[in-house]
Formats: sequence, C-alpha cells, structure tokens
Amino acid sequence: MSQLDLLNTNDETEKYMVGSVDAIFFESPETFYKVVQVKIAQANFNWDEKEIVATGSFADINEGIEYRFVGKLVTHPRYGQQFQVFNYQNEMPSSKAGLITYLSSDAFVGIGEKSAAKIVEILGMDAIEQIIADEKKVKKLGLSQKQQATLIENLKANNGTQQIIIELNGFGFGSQMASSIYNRYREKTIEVIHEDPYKLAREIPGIGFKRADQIAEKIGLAADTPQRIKAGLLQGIYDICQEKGDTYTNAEQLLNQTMVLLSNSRRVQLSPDLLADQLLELANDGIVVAEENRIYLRKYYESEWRIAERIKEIKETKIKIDSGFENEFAQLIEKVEEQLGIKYGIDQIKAIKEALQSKIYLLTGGPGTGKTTIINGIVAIYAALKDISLDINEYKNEQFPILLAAPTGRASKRMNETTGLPASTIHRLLGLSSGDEDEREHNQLEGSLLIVDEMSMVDTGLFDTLMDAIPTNMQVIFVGDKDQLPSVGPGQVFADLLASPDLPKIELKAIYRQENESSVITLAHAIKNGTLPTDIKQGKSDRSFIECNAYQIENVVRQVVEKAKSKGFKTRDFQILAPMYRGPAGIDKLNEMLQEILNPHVTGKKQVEFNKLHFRIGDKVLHLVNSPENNIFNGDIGEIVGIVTAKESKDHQESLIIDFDDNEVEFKRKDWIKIRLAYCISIHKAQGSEFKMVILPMVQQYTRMLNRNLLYTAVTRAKDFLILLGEPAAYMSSVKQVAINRETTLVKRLTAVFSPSEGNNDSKAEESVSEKREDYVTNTILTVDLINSGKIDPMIGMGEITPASF
Ligand SMILES: Nc1ncnc2c1ncn2[C@@H]1O[C@H](COP(=O)(O)OP(=O)(O)OP(=O)(O)O)[C@@H](O)[C@H]1O
Repeated sequence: MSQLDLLNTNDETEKYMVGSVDAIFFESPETFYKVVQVKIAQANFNWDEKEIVATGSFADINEGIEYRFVGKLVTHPRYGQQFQVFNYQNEMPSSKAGLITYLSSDAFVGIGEKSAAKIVEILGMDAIEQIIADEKKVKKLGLSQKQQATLIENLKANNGTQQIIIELNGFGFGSQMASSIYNRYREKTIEVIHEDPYKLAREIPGIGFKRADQIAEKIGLAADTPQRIKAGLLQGIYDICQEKGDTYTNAEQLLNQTMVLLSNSRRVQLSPDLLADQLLELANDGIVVAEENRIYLRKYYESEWRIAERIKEIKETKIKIDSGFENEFAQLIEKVEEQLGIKYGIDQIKAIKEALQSKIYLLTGGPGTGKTTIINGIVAIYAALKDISLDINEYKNEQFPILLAAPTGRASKRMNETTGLPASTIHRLLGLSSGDEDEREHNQLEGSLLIVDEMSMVDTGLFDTLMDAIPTNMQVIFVGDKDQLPSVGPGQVFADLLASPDLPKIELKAIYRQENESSVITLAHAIKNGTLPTDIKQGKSDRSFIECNAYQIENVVRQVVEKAKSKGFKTRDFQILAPMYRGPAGIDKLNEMLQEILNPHVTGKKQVEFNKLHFRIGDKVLHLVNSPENNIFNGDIGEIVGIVTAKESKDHQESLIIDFDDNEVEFKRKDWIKIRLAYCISIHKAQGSEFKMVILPMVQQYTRMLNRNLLYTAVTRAKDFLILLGEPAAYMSSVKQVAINRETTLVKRLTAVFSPSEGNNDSKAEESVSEKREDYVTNTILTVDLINSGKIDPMIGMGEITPASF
C-alpha cells in the first residue's frame, strides 16, 4: 500500500500523534485557529517524515512543548497532507529536561532555565500538579515574588484554557464559536455549560435553542427535566415577543409555542401539565411575571414600569420660564422666520412654543409637515433664550448643551445635516457597544436639552436605557412619525407615549412641502388615511406605476434600473425596497440580478465568495447589526472599496474594506455575516433613511407581510421619485390592512403612575418596582390555576400539528 493510500481523507478512524511544536506558522488573532509544525515523537499512523503540519483550534500552544494531538489526516488542495486536530492535551513533559523546557518557555515570562531547573529539583516530576493543588509550594523554591505569581497564574490559566477549548471542541463547537463562548465566560465556561447549557442560546449569537438542547442532552439532561422545560418557556416568551413585537404573551400562546419548541428539538411529547408547573415556578422565582392573563419576561415588565416612572419624574421636575417669555418668544420667532425665509404655520408655532415650555414634549407628523423646520426653530429660540452659543467651535473641551440623537446612523447624519449641529446615534450617546441595548450600564447624559428624532424606531429596551440616562432636569423632545413601522424590537414606545393623555404633544397635519406639489407626499397621506388616490396608476412627474406580476418583477426592475442609469442616476441615488427576502420577486433574487447589471464580474478583477454570494469592489452593501465601536449601525449602507486577499494581509486573513459615508471599516471574513448586498433592501431596514428614487415592487405573493404602515414607510423613503411596480391589488390590500397593534402595557403603566387614584388595579405608583413584584406570585398562581382547571386549554391551536410535524 502506498503512503497516499494510507493518507486517504475518507479514512475517518481516529488518529493520534505525540509531538512537540516546532513552529507556529499562522495564528488567527480573533479565534484560536492555528497552523503549526509538529515534530513527531510517536503516532498511530504511517508518516515518513519527522515533521507534520497540524491545523486546529489551539487555545494556548507553545513551541518546544510536547502535546498529544487527536484528529485525522486530510489532504489540503494547496498544501498537501496535514493533520487536522480535533483535540489536544499537554503531554506533561515526560523527562526532566522536558519539564524544565516547559517551565522556562514563553508561557512563563521571567522564569529562565535556571529557575525552572530549581523547581524541578525541589518538587520533582509532579511539580505542576503539586503547585496547582497547593499554591504555597512555590514559596520554598527560592523564586522572586513576581516569579512565584507568574508561575501560579500561568499554570492555572494555561491548564484551564486548554481544557476549556478541548471541552468546547468536544461539544462540537468549531474554533470561531469556541472562542466566542470562551470570551464570554472565560474560566467559568465549563461551569456555565454544565449549570445551564441553555444560557448559550440566550447569550451567544449564533447558538439557537436546538443547539443548546443538544448539549444539554449530551450532559445528561433528560427531555422532561424542569431545567429544560423552564429554558423552553423562557425561549418561548422571548421568541413570541421578538416575532410579534409584543412586550408580553399569554399562557395559551406560550404553552403552545414552548410545546412545539421542546417537541421539535428532541422529538419527545411532554404533558402540558409539566409545562404549566414549570411556568408557575418561573413566576414564583420572579423570572417571569404573570399579571392578569399576561406573562412577561421580567425585563420587559420592569422596563415598562421604569419608563413610566422615569417619564413622570422628568415631566414633573419644574423648569424655569421667565415672565417675559411670551414677548421674547414673539420676537425670536419672527427673527427665525426671517432667517429661514418662511412663515411658520399656526400649528408649527404652537409646537415650538409648547416644546420650549414643557419638560417632555412629543411631536409627530407625516412627511413634509415641517418636523425638521420645527426642530430648527426650537434649537434657535432655545439657544437665544438661554444665551447659548450655537457655534460648536466654542465648546472645545465642554459638552455641547443641546443633544440631538436618532436611532440609526443615517438618521443622525441627516439630523446633523439639517440642523448644522452635532447629532449622534442613541447608542453612541449612551456609550453602548454591540448588542447591549438592554444593559443597564451606560453613560449619564449631560446637557440641558435633548431632541430625539425617528422615535418610532426606538424599542422598549433601548428606551428604558435612554430614560435611565437622562438627568431629571433635562428638557426632552421626542420627534417622529407615528404612522411608520414600529421598532424592530418589542414595544411601540412612540405610539404608546402619544396615546397617553398625560403627556403634552402635537400632531402636525398640514403639509408644507411646496416644490411642484409633490404627489409622493399626497400619496403617503392618502395611504395613512387608508385609501389610494384614484389616479394611482397615472404617471406623474415624480411617480409612476408599472403593472406586472410576481414573475415579471425581476425583468421590470431590470428595465427601470437600466433606464435610471441611462438618465444619469448613480447606484446610490436609487433604492429598490421589497417586503420579503424569498421568492421570484424577493430581495435575494433581485439583488443577484441587480449586482449582475450594476457591478458585473470582470475577469482578472478581485471578488470573494461568501455563503454562495459574491462581493466585488463597487458593491453596495447593507450593514445588518449595530456596531457602535465602528460607528456603523443596523441599516447603514456602504460601498466595498477594497478587497485584501489572505496573501496580501499581514495576518493571512482576507478582508473587505467598506466605506460607510467616508467611514472606512475593515471586515474580516468572520464578520461578513454582518453584511449583505444592498441594491435591494427590506422596507424595515430602510426605515430612518431617505433616497432620491425609490423603486417599490409589491405583489400579492407578499400578502402575509403587507400592511398600511409598511407601505407608508416605503413610500415616505422617496425624496424625489417613486416608481411603484406590481399588482394594484397588492397595494390595495396593503392600505386596507391596518398593522395590528402590538400588545404592550406602557400606556397602562403611564396611566397608573400619573393617576394612581383611578381605581386601576395596577396603580402602584407609590411603590417601587421591587415592591410591585410582591404581587407576581398571587397573580401567577391565578393564571396557572386557570390552565390546570381546564379554563385555558394549552393545546388550543395545536390542532394542525400532527406527529409528523415533530
Ligand atoms: N411654514 C413653512 N412655510 C414654508 N415652507 C415650509 C414651512 N414649514 C416647512 N416648510 C418646508 O417644507 C419642507 C418640509 O419640511 P421639513 O423637512 O421640516 O418636514 P419634515 O416633517 O421634517 O419632513 P420629512 O420627514 O419628509 O423630512 C421643507 O422644504 C421646508 O422648508
């Protein structure tokens, strides 16, 4: 048999080798992936040479140290045969010399060969085990304090990290995921997994319930263990709230959802009673909150109460209004009107005046109603009244006293452009990093006036954090368009605030955009009122309608785009918006086609492949998550301006350089998951952005997704031109479908804190949130009693599920 036959990659039998690491060829800075050369001392496979290249996930591996590697031989298309390591262990140095080499290696900075020799001489060959078992042993080795500390620290840490990575590998996590998990829990990793493997599903992006459940099974958690059922219930509430945008659910919905989740994951049917019992325990422990027939994750329950209480505190803190305000205001408004060359309407003046006199003020209005013009007026008059300079250069080391913020990068950039003042995203303002909107750690805001735009996009978690950061004496103005889509995350904060009778507000109705009577704005207002103009299909100077079916969409979009291009529109000037990703008229299909016509592959030019997609220089791409550390946010659109191949890069990792409005950010391959092509994007992702021309395909195929707020949001993204395509019936069904109101209790909480005497059972304004929790248990018992007594059938809705579904 030839050596090549022996090295057949299909040979899956487990191989091992013992050897020392000669050289580390490559190490990824972000993951534990490394390519090393191993000098073989012993192996259970044929290998003619002294060395072999090994690849794998090594937490901490040192040159000159002997390890036992378990894995298989593979053939790399470019580099030939290699040993792919599944797991490895530090073969404790078997000889005295080996142990000395190990203790004097790079892993123990400050310990040289002499000191290492002394350690081995005094403690013997089991020196490491002895020190790990009893730290005091290092005291008699004649080492300096620093050396003693290094020795203990590194022996413990190295031992730990290696073991952890080996165990994570054993659970089937690849190097990337293993490092994400390790980075989150550090030395507690294995403890966390053994204590609650489901924590991974809740806390590590990319790990779902099913994956966590597999681990749970591996460590011996039976399908009916309370821990598993509780995890399923928590996941159930979380999933329902994320999917529907509600801040709570009910027992029936929750039990159905959890039953499906648990049964699908392990294919075992559980009794509804088991689930109901565990739900009761979760409530008794205060992990979920049941109130009447509502079941909340504690965090949303508390967020709504906290928001309401904070709003009241801020609203009720007095602001000083000078006796001469009326006169001064009348003069200042005239001055601003002169500067802007406009005359404010009655409602606009009312808005500016009330906003200036209120601690908290809400301002809503559709496109063109003058929200930005009002913000400019408020800022100018506020600055004049308070004698504040609006020249940002005068605030070198000081905080600018007027804070402007919006939920997305693009919206805050627009705010900055329209006001000429600094504006930032809410995340930046709060100093939050990726994914920690709900964290309670954040900056405290400084300044005297805060204006937040695009409020409809702010969800309960972020708003709770924002309210916590606002000092009680700050004046706050929330601006938005209540008819746009609600936030992606749970809640409908802006709509709820507006629905509260206790907060001063104004809804602007008059449209001021004059230029040539924009028919896009007329259309937007018609949609908002639940109708379509009779001339919807007639061509106008700024909008047109092309009738076609789902299968013709791709071709029609192609023609429209080619026409726009020939008329001199740049790729960034027009945006295709669609409601769905899948299907012949879906975002994915359209992006594929649009990339081919707008940025085709040119032989010899660089392109990289990722998840069956190609990325090329010049591609328009969308960022899918918030990344405040790079100042890029969910929904930001950028352009690929560079591709760095593995060969060209110092760390041998390929990357894309993406330009987001002059902010160039490097994306390593592991981060490509955060971007996608943006020739066509979803309407949700377009919220907070505006485009010169919007091309909007709508077909009946999308029916499930269509509603009035969605169509309204899409149409209002168009600044100059709107091209509607598709089936008129799809547009009609959109306007008829009023977006179902989200289930939230913020309005209820606001009423409770503002009017505690209104006989409302929930009016606990006098109590703190923790005191309110006292009532959870009684309420939960009621709910679960209902289930047990058969008044709520937890199997309702499961009629369509057959054993085959599981
Ligand atoms: N009182 C007014 N008199 C004349 N023009 C006005 C008046 N108010 C606003 N405008 C003009 O109407 C247009 C729309 O106003 P503005 O941009 O403030 O509205 P908006 O509500 O912020 O709209 P959008 O949400 O579409 O940006 C602008 O060109 C603005 O200059």
